[in-house]
Amino acid sequence: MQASDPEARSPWSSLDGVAEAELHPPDASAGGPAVRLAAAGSKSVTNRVLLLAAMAEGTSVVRNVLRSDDTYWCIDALKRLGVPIDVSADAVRIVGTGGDWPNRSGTLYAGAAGTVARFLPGVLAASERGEWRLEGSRSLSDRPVGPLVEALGRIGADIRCEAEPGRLPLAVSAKGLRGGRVVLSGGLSSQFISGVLMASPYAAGPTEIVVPDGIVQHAYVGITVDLMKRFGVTVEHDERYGRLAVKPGRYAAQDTAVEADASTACYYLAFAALTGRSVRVDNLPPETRQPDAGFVRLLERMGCAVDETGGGVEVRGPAGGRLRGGFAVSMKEMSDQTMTLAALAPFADGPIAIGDVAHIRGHECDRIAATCESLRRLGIDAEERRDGLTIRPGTPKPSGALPTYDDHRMAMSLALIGARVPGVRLLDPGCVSKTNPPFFDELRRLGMGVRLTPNG
Ligand SMILES: O=C(O)C1=C[C@@H](OP(=O)(O)O)[C@@H](O)[C@H](O)C1
Ligand SMILES: C=C(OP(=O)(O)O)C(=O)O
Repeated sequence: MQASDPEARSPWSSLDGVAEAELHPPDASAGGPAVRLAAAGSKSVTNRVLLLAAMAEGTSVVRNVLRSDDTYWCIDALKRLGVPIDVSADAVRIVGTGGDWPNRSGTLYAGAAGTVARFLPGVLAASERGEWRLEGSRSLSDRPVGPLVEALGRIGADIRCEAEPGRLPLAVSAKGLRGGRVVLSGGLSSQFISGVLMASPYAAGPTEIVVPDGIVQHAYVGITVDLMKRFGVTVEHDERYGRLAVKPGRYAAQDTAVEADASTACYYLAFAALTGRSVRVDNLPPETRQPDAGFVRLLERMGCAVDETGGGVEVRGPAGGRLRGGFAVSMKEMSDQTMTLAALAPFADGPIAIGDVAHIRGHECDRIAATCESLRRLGIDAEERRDGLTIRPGTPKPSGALPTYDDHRMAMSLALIGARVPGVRLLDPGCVSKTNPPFFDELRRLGMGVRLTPNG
């Protein structure tokens, strides 16, 4: 089981020194107007924009930047590279250095952020000179980077896995990229493709990426392509990103705002589903490309009413939180919500079989195994398969504090069970800070009881 890694908690984390959270359902009766919330900025958009702005020519101003561990470590890495960055209450101002980093050597730290580990190596290798070491947290050092390192090598990068093949830490010896054709599997992580893409305009010649096998969560590649375009670089591609082509170019500084994080919004909308209440996330643009926005379709299928008018998303759960089950679903395209669905599933009226998510065994923890283990600890029947799990209806019975596997989404999903069952206890609740430090405050705003126990 993944032990937590205190070093990866940043100054933007919350719940420092909190050992345990105990959760209780809201006591006021359901009904009444929707509770309205705003989700913080998207992790995926924040870290892409920060890196593109740092590589750009000119000064970018970025508003609604997410303040969480993952984005803190991205900013920290850029500062260690000597990029002038000013973080103020309402914006982050970045003076782009055109892909040449003022500090030509040093150690960079990615925390537990997959986005930093998979996007930074290409960005570093694309510069003309420099020697850096890229390290990550304990959990990040267990996650794969091999296909990315190999693909970047094909277009001229000199990157070495220092300890174990295919794992952090990496040693990057920058001497520019030449471009060329690379064949890269999309079966393990979409982030490898995004990582090659973001660096490729800075190669000497055109770069072509061929993905022969389909991409898990292909929408994240779409987010990368869109943001590169916003920063002035066009990517040619087919509809499912089986082939992508980038010509040499330069990013141009932008004044831009980060959209709300759809993955974060899902926890609050799932709370509505479980409690028969109504929750409105005011700032989630219905036209977003973030795949987790599609989770509301699943909530609809389970009996929720969904309203996407007025620039936000509102979900009302069915009376008494009686959700519909009895279906099988592929979560390949929005696999970060696998655990959220698993938290709803015991309260459905039939089994729910989740498939096509073998790749989430390589996320912050082995999320298939961890979810089955956690549900079973609560007395719920969860059957584990290689690429998914099946959950049967039941009443969760908390009988001890649950591990959270140093995984923000395990913690946030398990906490939701506390919206229906009193006394769900979570160890190391602070792991939510990877993407969502105010999570437990928001649960309180939704009416849940949250009791925090300090260490010792
Ligand atoms: O590119 C991104 O911002 C992300 C891609 C996805 O990862 P994988 O493609 O590795 O599954 C997703 O799970 C992660 O939370 C964010
Ligand atoms: C898989 C996730 O994160 P990362 O960006 O570290 O890959 C996640 O947020 O669920």
